[in-house]
Amino acid sequence: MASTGAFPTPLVMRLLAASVSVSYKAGNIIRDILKTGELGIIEKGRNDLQTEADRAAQRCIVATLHKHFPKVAIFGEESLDPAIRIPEDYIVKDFDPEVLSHPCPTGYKDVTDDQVVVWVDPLDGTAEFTQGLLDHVTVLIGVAVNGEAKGGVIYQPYYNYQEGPDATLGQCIWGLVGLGAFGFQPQNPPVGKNLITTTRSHSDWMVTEAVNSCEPTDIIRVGGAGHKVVLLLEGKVHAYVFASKGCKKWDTCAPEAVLHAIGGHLTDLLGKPILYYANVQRTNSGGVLATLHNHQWYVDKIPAEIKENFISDVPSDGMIDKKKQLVEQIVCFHCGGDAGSSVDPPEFNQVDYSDASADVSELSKK
Ligand SMILES: Nc1ncnc2c1ncn2[C@@H]1O[C@H](COP(=O)(O)O)[C@@H](O)[C@H]1OP(=O)(O)O
Ligand SMILES: [Mg+2]
Ligand SMILES: [Mg+2]
Ligand SMILES: [Mg+2]
Repeated sequence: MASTGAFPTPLVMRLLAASVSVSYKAGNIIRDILKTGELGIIEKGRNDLQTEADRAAQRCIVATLHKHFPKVAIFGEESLDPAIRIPEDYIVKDFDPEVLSHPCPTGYKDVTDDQVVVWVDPLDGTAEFTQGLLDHVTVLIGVAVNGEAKGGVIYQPYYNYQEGPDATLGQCIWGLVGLGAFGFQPQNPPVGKNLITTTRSHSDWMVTEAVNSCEPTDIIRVGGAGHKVVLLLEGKVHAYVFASKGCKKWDTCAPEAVLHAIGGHLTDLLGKPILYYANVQRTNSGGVLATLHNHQWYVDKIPAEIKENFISDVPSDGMIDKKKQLVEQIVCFHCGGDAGSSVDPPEFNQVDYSDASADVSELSKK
């Protein structure tokens, strides 16, 4: 693995490099499962599906990152059966050399395991995946540092699929606040229009009302939080407005980091930051608002009657509960179970790594 001369490569850069590499593998797993035609759909709740592709991709990503970074807290969307063995080839040993070729921004050089939380959405846009709207699907791996979304990987497994059966599929976008974003062509949205994207599968009157209050010239209803932020990155829309509590931390962490890395913003509908500490509530109870430019204009356009239905992660006095910052306070399977508390959040997914015997112990050393 590359390192900066006599100094070891900082944790954040290694995490991003491993995340980029494993996102390619997760994309392969998703494509392979779709080809079998056996999606193994489970209904988790109302309008909330899980497929074998979601499950397998999460196993691959979480097992790989845990193997390399055993002391980092990792949260995946799916609750998985711990009895299911993880195939050895799901553990990706590579660290993307392109990521490692970049210098680590000064602010991350001393970041330690306990300051980092990784949020994994193994397959964002599941509803659309089951309906064959494949370009709406992304794999999202977000790296939060001290509760803020800082690094992100957005992998599009079906990028290029319109080009026919011989096309090479997939695009990996990644970014780090303070360094930039890579793997795509940044574009500004068209002048003289106000294109707004929102959900196509989780809509209600408030979602629609919030979009309408932002004076759209066109409304683009597509699936996936990752996909909608990609539309922002590529200049295809001006804003992503979602007046709903349906998105969770794993939906927004990676997209927020990548968008922020090129100067955009992703906040709740009140314009307040979304927090990503280990113990924060999983739901984005403040809704989602993302833009590349003019963020406050959109915040101001959302009517007070809509805003009052949403609750920011940041309390009105601005004081963040310090306990939320402490990764050590959770029982942490990924920390070897030595974290010393009684609460195991339900979303903290335990997986069996016992078959994942690839020797990557050298790589996890600092
Ligand atoms: N009501 C909801 N229930 C479950 N997941 C939701 C809900 N609303 C949004 N999401 C998640 O946020 C993503 C973006 O929302 P939308 O596609 O509706 O714009 C969805 O793809 C889904 O992620 P996932 O597909 O990973 O379960
Ligand atoms: Mg889901
Ligand atoms: Mg999602
Ligand atoms: Mg998902």
